[in-house]
Amino acid sequence: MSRLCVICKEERASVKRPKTGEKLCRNCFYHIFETEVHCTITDNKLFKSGDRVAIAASGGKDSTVLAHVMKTLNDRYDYGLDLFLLSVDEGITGYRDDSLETVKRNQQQYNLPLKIVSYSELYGWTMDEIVKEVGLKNNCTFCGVFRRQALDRGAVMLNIDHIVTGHNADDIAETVLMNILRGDIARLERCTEICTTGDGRIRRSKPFKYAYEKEIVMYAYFKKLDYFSTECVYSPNSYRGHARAFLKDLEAIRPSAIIDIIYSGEAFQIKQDVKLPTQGAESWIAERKIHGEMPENIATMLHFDQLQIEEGSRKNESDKDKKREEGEEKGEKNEW
Ligand SMILES: Nc1ncnc2c1ncn2[C@@H]1O[C@H](COP(=O)(O)OP(=O)(O)OP(=O)(O)O)[C@@H](O)[C@H]1O
Repeated sequence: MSRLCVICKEERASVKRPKTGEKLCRNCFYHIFETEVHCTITDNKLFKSGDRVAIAASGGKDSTVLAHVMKTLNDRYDYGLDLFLLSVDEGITGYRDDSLETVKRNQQQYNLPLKIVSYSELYGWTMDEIVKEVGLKNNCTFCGVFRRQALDRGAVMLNIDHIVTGHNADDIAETVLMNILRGDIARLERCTEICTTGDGRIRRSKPFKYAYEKEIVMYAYFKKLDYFSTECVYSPNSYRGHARAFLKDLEAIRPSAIIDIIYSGEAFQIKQDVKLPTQGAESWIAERKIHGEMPENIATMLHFDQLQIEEGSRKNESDKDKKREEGEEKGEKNEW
């Protein structure tokens, strides 16, 4: 006789939960997955009713599931959020052009407004052109800095309060491991934070901080979500690849290793007398210029961009302060 789901004890169990090994029916798996994300959101008070929230949508599995789950929870628990899809077109032929087609279909499927910002429109460059100019060395890091700023720029255009990304528990545990292996104390301290306020003061958070990648894939697969699953055509970050392989080995032996590494990362405290390297995009740009890895015009653009984001965001902040005061007068203070 087949085994029953350990939660409802009625349906036949058809899923073994990667995080806990529990045998569940599909509906209970969906429900527990969504409820854990809901608890992450409410325990950390990520949102307030009325927030304009942009889901950073790449068309990949994580952000597609994130869009689906954010919409589901917003409706189910009446968070009162205005949801948007925000995508960055890095200009990578054969990769991003295809994944953006998926995001456009998601826009229809989830009925959410979509904004696409592109490197070519914001910077006058595409990643294809940058790789031609500076090669494949460090191109992922370049792209990451550009993308972060592009998301901030798009968020300013939409008057967004909060950006959510699809970073999951595996991504965070990997980052903790990488920072330990590199002795990168400054990043180690920050990398487990669920919510940060970027240079432009727009909040940025990771509702999937405790969601396992395997469960995200399972959720997408069983729900038949429409997502794009090809790797970037430019070389992946190989050091992260080693940390990922190590983490997968640990997970195979003991699935709780992923959450345990995150907990360890959260518990680190940096001693007062530890010297931290200078942080932020500007020092990163300055370093690259010294080493001749970044053409002067790209560095200048990034710097200008930073200033514009701060300026745009300051304007948004003062508009929002006004709205917040009005809202508070009306008693609208729900926090999620
Ligand atoms: N081009 C993009 N436009 C908008 N958001 C992006 C883009 N690329 C990445 N992101 C955001 O950053 C998160 C982490 O990106 P990463 O490149 O590590 O991809 P990933 O782990 O494969 O995620 P996904 O499966 O969503 O692509 C994504 O989940 C998404 O929220």
